[in-house]
Amino acid sequence: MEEQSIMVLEDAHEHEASQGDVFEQAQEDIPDRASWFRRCRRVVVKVGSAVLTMPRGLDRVIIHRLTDQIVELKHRGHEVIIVSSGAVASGMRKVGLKEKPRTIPQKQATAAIGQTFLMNAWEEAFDKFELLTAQILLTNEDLAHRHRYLNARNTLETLLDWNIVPIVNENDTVVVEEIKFGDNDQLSALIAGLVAADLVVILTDTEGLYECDPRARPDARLIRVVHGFNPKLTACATPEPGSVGTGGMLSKLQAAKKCLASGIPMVIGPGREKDVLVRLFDGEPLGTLFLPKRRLYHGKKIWLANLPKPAGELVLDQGAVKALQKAGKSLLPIGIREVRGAFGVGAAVRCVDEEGTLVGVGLTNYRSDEIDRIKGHHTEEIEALLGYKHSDEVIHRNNFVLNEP
Ligand SMILES: Nc1ncnc2c1ncn2[C@@H]1O[C@H](COP(=O)(O)OP(=O)(O)O)[C@@H](O)[C@H]1O
Ligand SMILES: N[C@@H](CCC(=O)OP(=O)(O)O)C(=O)O
Repeated sequence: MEEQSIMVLEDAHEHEASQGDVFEQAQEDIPDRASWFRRCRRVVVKVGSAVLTMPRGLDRVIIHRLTDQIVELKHRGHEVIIVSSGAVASGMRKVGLKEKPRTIPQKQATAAIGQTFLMNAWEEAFDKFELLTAQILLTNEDLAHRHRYLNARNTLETLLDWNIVPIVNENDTVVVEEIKFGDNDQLSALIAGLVAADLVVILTDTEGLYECDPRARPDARLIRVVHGFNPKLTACATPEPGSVGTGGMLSKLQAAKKCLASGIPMVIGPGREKDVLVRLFDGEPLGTLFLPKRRLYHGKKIWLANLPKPAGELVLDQGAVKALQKAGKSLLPIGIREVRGAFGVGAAVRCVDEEGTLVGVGLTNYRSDEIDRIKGHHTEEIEALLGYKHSDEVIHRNNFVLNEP
């Protein structure tokens, strides 16, 4: 496949996967890759089923090879959290299923069988270096609850402190559509936000992101560097995975969007390439590097930015939208037109404009029925209307994140 050295997707295609359109403008690569990667101290490495499985089941050789490299990175001072897929794929082979299970109970049972083999393989590989591993199984719902989110963070931080390698997977046993991450690409982005990682590396079975699906266009060119997320990028990728994966390249791009919105860089790289991780950290331009335009959020704001299901919605007038978007102000009752849903104090709500476009997400200082009473009023009127006043702001700017389109 032809390879294009350094590219940016400023103006991607209007029509789907039209080759060439995505290569609008060449951009400079980061000047000193080796020292740039050296500065990425905390790294989330996600390994897809496409990398970890072979026709006869789990590929223990690749797990050993990746472990050797992760240990090398640890010796160089990096902290590594692994997000490992492969439970369903390895369970499938164990029970003799030829195709991915279709029903949710079958998928859950298959994952439960495969997960023990998967962990056993990682454990055995790290044991060579007398390093312990720890299994972390999560659902989207776990990270949506602030307390559970903080518990997950405390566990991960403690494991890293103890020099134990956390190995994360989606908790397939209890996962149903509503509480699903979608796939482990999304989970990696959320884990990266959770632990304030410096980099996410997604290892898969292609070189990186091509300008269009290389299965359909074998002459597609590899994109080396992407500066900031451009929604048009998604037309490069299809959601169809390989025979064992989930979500395909599209889910990796959605993960890139999440990472970049939190200010975290991401690489999509070839998991089966010899010494891929070590070579990447040595500065070789492998895969596709996504660079954020700026460092955006920390702590609570990262959690808010990635929240899957806010509790309600506030419709804002134009003045309030402008105050939030342009001036970075807090949300006052005067700018609220409508309250949707029933929620309590401290709930996370979506703020939309009158056309329904998402402006951002924030934590409210008042209950929904209280906001309904004070909406459209001046802050001086709050006390008379409610009989008490918590604060002037319905949402304080410290508890609000703007939507990055
Ligand atoms: N633009 C693209 N560039 C690279 N790969 C693509 C693109 N569009 C679709 N793909 C496909 O995405 C697949 C990887 O996704 P998936 O099977 O979900 O892997 P994993 O198990 O690693 O998550 C590749 O095998 C590739 O054929
Ligand atoms: N939790 C599933 C992985 C789902 C998933 O996202 O797979 P992949 O697209 O291969 O990363 C498993 O362990 O099989």
